[in-house]
Amino acid sequence: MSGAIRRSLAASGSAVRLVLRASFKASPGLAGAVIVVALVEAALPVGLAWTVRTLVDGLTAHDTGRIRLAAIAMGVVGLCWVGAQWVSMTSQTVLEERTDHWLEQRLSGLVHEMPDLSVVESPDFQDRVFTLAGRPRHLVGSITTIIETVALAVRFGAAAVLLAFVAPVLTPLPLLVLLPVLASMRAEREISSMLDDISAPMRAARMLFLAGTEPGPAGELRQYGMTGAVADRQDELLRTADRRQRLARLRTGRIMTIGWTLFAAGVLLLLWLSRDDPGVRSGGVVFLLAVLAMQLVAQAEQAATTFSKLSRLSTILERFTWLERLVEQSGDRHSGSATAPAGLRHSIELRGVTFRYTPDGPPVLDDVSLVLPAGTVVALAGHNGAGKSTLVKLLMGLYRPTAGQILLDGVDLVTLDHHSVRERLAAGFQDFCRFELPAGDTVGAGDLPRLGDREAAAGALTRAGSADVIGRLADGLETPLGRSMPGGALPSEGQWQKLALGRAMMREAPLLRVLDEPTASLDAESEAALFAGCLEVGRADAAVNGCVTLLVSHRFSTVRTADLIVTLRDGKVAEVGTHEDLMATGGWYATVCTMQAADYA
Ligand SMILES: Nc1ncnc2c1ncn2[C@@H]1O[C@H](COP(=O)(O)OP(=O)(O)OP(=O)(O)O)[C@@H](O)[C@H]1O
Repeated sequence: MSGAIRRSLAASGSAVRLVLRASFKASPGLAGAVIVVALVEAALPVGLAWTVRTLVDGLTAHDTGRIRLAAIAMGVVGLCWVGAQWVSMTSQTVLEERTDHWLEQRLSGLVHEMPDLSVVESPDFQDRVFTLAGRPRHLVGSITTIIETVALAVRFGAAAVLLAFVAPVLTPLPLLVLLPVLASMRAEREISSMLDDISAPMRAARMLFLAGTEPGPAGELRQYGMTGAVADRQDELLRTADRRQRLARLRTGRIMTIGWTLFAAGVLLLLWLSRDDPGVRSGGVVFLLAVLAMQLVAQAEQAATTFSKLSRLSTILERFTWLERLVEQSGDRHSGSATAPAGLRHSIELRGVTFRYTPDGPPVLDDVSLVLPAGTVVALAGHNGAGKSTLVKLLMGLYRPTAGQILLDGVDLVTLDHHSVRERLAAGFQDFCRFELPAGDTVGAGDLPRLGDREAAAGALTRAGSADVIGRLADGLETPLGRSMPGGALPSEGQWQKLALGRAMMREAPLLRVLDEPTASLDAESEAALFAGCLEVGRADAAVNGCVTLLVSHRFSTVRTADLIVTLRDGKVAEVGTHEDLMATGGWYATVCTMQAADYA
């Protein structure tokens, strides 16, 4: 057996295990019942062949006893057949639906459980999840496929035993079915490698389609007259995918033709070899062979289809297993068992932290050592691409350092349970999320146990200097937001940002509150209110538990009010000190600060 076929069979084996696990998790009773009924159903064709033989032999020998026995057996087989079909049809459909649901939920659960954001952001991960998304639908019928496979094996085994008794020379006949089956498995491997091949162009085409339909990019594409070019590129990508698909289908067609030709040749050869076998002379045996031969051809076709479905299933499930393993490994790497402390006494420290997005990529942060003292407001500045947002995400535990450590009061972040750490952090991200929910929930999501607490949401917006946003919504905090909500209001960019800032203020006295470029979409008045609010909250929280407030900003009128200013340059710490310290050294900070002050003057 070739290595490829062996791998195919091994993959099918793990697919069977995973589907059985999914089916039994989804509905143990139904899964058990479906399997038992399917096995009974599988044995029935052989029972039928035997009753036909008994009937014909009874008729030839004028043996009333045998004819009566055959008639009763035929009635029993028929009844069992109808009963088994009815039970399997109704219960299989319900089981398939439940299994499908279980797998869909598992898939989204796995993607959301992945703690390492740098993995989720990687194109390889996105390509693989893209080929998986929506595929659980393809798994509908997966349990049926497996049952059919087992049933076929039972049928072929029983047919071989029967033939061994009545016409030994024909015993290998059922084995010939392996030829189209192996061909179909080979063909399926072609299809699955083609699916891998087309996932990148298909994902790119999908992104171009979305770019043309989503409000922001759609406007820009029209403005620059790029819609034609985008449509052409999308067309080119789809054609590439289509070409690869057609070539793969041609190859699979060729493989299947070879499999079926060999099968037909094998059947003819065996029949020719059995022409003088005394075992095939009785009328009953000729009928039995005719029934078996008809069943064999039908079942060979079914077996080829079933095994090709099984191979397809194994490709999809192999990705599930890959994702499960990745999440498990990433979870292990990310999470210790100790609970995060409620407060900080000394500092949050980065010690020799280096970070690369990909193992062979350049370091985005290079040997960064930095102490953020407990109870301070720290400002982080630097030119575009210096690594500020990356550093923020490392501090939030969303990425893991490639080298070095992040310490909370001297305790390495990796030794702490990441769920407990996240519960003690608050953040307003640069690429904030527009949660399309009632406005109160959009803010309340910043502290899930208080999601529906409107008083807390209103307080958080006030602390963020953003209370005015609610006055502009028809139903205040109850106003549904976004296109996906019926009658949803459409907040402006700045209003969305204010809601996100309110979210960042929901948790009281976290260990670290990060505000990454929180004013990009705000007007000057709102910006001033926000910073005043942030400083007040930062200092109040600092007094409670030593919370560190980290503010990333390009606006130095605000940065200057921080207790400590850090500037980054090309992934390294360039300057650290108070506004006065940095102005005195006359470095990059002093230059930009003076320039901005002159612009405002
Ligand atoms: N998910 C990612 N995968 C690969 N590279 C990334 C990713 N995110 C950021 N980078 C790269 O890391 C570098 C630092 O990016 P980062 O967003 O941290 O900079 P920044 O200082 O926050 O910039 P800005 O002021 O423009 O927001 C950039 O060169 C960027 O291209």
